[in-house]
Amino acid sequence: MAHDQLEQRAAPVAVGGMRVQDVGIRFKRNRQSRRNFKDLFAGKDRRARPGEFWALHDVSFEVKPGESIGVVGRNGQGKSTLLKLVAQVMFPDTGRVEVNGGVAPLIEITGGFVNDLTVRDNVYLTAGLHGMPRREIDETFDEIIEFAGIGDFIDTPYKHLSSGMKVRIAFAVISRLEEPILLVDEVLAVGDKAFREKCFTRIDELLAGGRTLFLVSHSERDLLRFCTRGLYLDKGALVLDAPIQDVIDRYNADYPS
Ligand SMILES: Nc1ncnc2c1ncn2[C@@H]1O[C@H](COP(=O)(O)OP(=O)(O)OP(=O)(O)O)[C@@H](O)[C@H]1O
Repeated sequence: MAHDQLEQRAAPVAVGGMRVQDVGIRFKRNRQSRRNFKDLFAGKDRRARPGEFWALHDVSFEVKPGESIGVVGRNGQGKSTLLKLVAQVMFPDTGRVEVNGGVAPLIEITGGFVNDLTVRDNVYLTAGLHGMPRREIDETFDEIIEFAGIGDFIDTPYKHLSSGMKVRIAFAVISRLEEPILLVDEVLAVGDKAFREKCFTRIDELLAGGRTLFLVSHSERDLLRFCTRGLYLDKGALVLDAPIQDVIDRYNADYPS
């Protein structure tokens, strides 16, 4: 059957769900190697040009609303890139990513925060961009700051916060958003033990409320605590999509510590 016909037959993606189909993304190894004039007319082909490599290739999976998915793999295998595609801050070179519903992304330490703005302005900006009305931000502002435990730094430029404080305020805001999908990269590893526990309780609450979760982690304990399903990426390929315990077992068998 033709690809177009298959696409027409695919069921619509439910709110909080997604469909990732034959996705590939290609990066340059070396920023110096610019695309040449001929490349501009070459269109999207499936070959990596010299100096380029596929950070993800032929990745396909579907997610139902409310699933909690752990993304597993060694350093540099495409986990963060996959989350960026789901967050739609990056677009694939091949295939397509369909996400139904907003995404609250706690990916990379800045979490989309603007360095030169104060903590207060960042809270208003991020929450506002995700559709939270100003009145609601006013009402939740103190609670967000209290959760982050950074009351003395409200008017400090974000860039002057410590790494741990940046994660605290980013998590406090992102986890208050009403988006159906939550993405959590390894950033939480930066937080201290007490704060991590607070975050984990919040994630439990969000999951109980039916959120869809993607969690990138190297901690078996955290993966088993939150996730039912695992995606194992190796060399940019989705090697296994299975229950989380099976994915962890396979990863440990491939790369014993
Ligand atoms: N914007 C970019 N430009 C060029 N290469 C990139 C870019 N982003 C990521 N890469 C490369 O793509 C590959 C996959 O990176 P990614 O950050 O997705 O890996 P990861 O599995 O999340 O790794 P880690 O566990 O170390 O966080 C790596 O080789 C990385 O260097």
